[in-house]
Amino acid sequence: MQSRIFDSQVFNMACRQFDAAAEILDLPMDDRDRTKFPKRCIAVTMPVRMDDGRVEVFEAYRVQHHLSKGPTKGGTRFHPSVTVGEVAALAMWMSWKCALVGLPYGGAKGGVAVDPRQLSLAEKERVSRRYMQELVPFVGPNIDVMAPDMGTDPQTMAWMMDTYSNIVGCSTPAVVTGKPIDIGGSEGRLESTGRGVAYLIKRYLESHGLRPHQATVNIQGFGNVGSHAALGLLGYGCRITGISDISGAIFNPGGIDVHEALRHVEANGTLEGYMEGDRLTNDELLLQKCTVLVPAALERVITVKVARKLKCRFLAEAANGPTTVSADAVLDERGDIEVIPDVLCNSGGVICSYFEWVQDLQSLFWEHDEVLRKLFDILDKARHSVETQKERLGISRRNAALTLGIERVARAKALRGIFP
Ligand SMILES: NC(=O)C1=CN([C@@H]2O[C@H](COP(=O)(O)OP(=O)(O)OC[C@H]3O[C@@H](n4cnc5c(N)ncnc54)[C@H](O)[C@@H]3O)[C@@H](O)[C@H]2O)C=CC1
Ligand SMILES: O=C(O)CCC(=O)C(=O)O
Repeated sequence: MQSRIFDSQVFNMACRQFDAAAEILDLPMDDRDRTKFPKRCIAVTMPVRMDDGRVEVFEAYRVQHHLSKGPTKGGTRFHPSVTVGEVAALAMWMSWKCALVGLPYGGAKGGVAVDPRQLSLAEKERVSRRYMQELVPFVGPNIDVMAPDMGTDPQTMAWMMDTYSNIVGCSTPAVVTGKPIDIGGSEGRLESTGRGVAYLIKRYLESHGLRPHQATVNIQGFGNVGSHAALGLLGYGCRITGISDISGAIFNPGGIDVHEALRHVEANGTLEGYMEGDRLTNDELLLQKCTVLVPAALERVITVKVARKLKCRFLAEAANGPTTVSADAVLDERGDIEVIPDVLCNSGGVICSYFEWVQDLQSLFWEHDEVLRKLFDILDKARHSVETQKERLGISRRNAALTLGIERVARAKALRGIFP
């Protein structure tokens, strides 16, 4: 089957990854399209009253990739480049990620084509509430559970949860995760994606005979994931030599003062004007020598051209889909860079979201230490299964992670059969 709905570079990339994994698995032809293509796609246009009185209409989507292992789960992105194809690719990756780490979910993703930096707080609240209002018939604690992604945060989740709860008539915290702790959020969720990225990097450094304090790290994207990865790695003793955001990059081979940089971003919104080290472009930062390079912003930033020139020992994919399929082939051919693939590397966020959902459903809440201990346990198990699969089949780490996730989804579908 050829999709006419989702056709786009990023969706085609997710499909090519799937096709390669399906070949390795020798997945029966009858199971392939059924496992690959998203089950449902909701596209809406949302009128929103702006502060100046105008009504602006935004396009928004929610794609629910598969329904065979439980409710669907995944973040909601506010970004000007959001398209239905991008959202569908992100939903596919959520499916493989959840299956890889053993969560009882199908994948989903949502997005609004809007630049959140151009919205006032009140406008952002109206966009968030309107988005949830449009999606109420299609989501719920046992149907589809949203979470934050680029451009959204705990406050956005609070507005969405409140909107859903008001419409259905009872407080329903389990309809979204990544909420503030005061209204049913989980300890540890805010930092969980970045902490998980940092933890896996530490484990991979150690398994390659390196100690964290010997490692230098450059991070593209200094939002939720990038900044918490930086703090986690700093805590392990790594030296953060480069950080960047939409305004450009800061590079300091002596080590960046991450806390000071964070204070600057909290006060000013971006790294612009932060006076430390050298200013580089985002592209230049990717090519600086370091032990670990962490893309933590957009998809498809590691292109063939970049892959050929990378000077890192590890590529830790905190972002979803940062490496194109052709760039991946270059990295395979080079063989000198250890890739920690996105579906494993950034899985800490959805693992902690699962903990939040479980706690909300039971109204029984866990301590911070317990959350992190459980998170690291799951990451260790997933890492171990990926390494075993990689060795057993003699394939790349990405294909190892994808085949594990895809096989579990395909098996669930085969077991459930076709209704009617
Ligand atoms: N928030 C979460 O729990 C999870 C997020 N992710 C992925 O991590 C990545 C980052 O997400 P968040 O940190 O949540 O988003 P965020 O909105 O908190 O931060 C995004 C960062 O990327 C920067 N950025 C945006 N456009 C850029 C560009 N063109 N060049 C360089 N930097 C740019 C922004 O300035 C900001 O620093 C995304 O790929 C997301 O899908 C993955 C798993 C979970
Ligand atoms: O926490 C979640 O439910 C989803 C996080 C997410 O969007 C992702 O892993 O890409």
